Amino acid sequence: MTLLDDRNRAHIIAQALPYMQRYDKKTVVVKYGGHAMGDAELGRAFARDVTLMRQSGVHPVVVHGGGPQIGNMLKRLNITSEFRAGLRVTDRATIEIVEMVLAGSINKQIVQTITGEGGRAVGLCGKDGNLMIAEQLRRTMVDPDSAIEQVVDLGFVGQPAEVNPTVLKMVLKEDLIPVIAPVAHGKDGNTYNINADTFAGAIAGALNATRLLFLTDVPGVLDRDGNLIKSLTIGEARALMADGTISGGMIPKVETCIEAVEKGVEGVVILDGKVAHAVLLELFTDRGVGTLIQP
Ligand SMILES: Nc1ncnc2c1ncn2[C@@H]1O[C@H](COP(=O)(O)OP(=O)(O)O)[C@@H](O)[C@H]1O
Ligand SMILES: CC(=O)N[C@@H](CCC(=O)OP(=O)(O)O)C(=O)O
Repeated sequence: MTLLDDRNRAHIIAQALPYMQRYDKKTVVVKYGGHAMGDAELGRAFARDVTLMRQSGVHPVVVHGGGPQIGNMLKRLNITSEFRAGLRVTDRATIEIVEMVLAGSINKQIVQTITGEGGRAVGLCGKDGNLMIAEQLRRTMVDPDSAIEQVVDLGFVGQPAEVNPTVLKMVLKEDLIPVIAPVAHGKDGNTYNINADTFAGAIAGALNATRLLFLTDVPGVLDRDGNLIKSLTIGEARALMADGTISGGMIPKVETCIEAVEKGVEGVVILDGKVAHAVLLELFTDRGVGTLIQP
């Protein structure tokens, strides 16, 4: 380590101060996507970022996904799975696996990794403390052949009906880091699989979060040529969904961003979770990364 390296490090730490002050005691919801989770080293870097955020006075709330991990488990069990408009069609057998993978193994793995970095994390899902009540998602689509609008049956796919953030506020007050799996029950007694992006947006709205960050496996929203779009207005984002530039798993992400911006969440960003310390770079440095969605 040379003196120059030390000076650079000191400079970077000093640069973070105004950002730490800006986000002091503010809530930042981080959606940690299943595609960003693959690598153990990156997982530790993420856990370290979240721990550092908490240490510096920010209130991070982690909402995680796990789509690829659910897919792997379903494959091992020979259960076929299909996506429509970025959402997994979820039958009775699938919802059991979804809950097991999300609220069981992935949730506890993230809690363990944050704990390993010296943070104090608590794992929750929508069912805990009635945090979220879900209802069945009713989605309609226009059939391309008949041009008639039809209801798409997605099974036990839910959408947030109510968010009761009391349990989350208690956890945050105790300086703990909540890590939340996107599974919730409905008033009908069923368990629902909620897209993790949608879930994160509802939590950010209920907590009046200052920022909502989506960590995924691409640098942000890409144009038709694969180039990063650094910022998008709500109107531009809607146009890109309508013309098919934004498709698949990016649809629920962008829809959630639009809703969050409309509800007044200040900084909604989609960024590459495969870049080590993506959260710190976004939050605590001058280098904005990813796609910022604006009013
Ligand atoms: N315009 C676009 N820009 C970037 N990614 C897109 C776009 N349209 C579709 N995608 C797809 O969306 C994926 C991210 O969504 P998803 O797979 O659900 O990730 P996550 O697990 O992080 O939620 C990308 O890997 C990419 O394949
Ligand atoms: C309804 C629906 O599609 N639910 C998702 C929940 C997990 C998720 O959203 O994970 P990512 O963030 O990694 O995509 C699923 O079953 O895959």
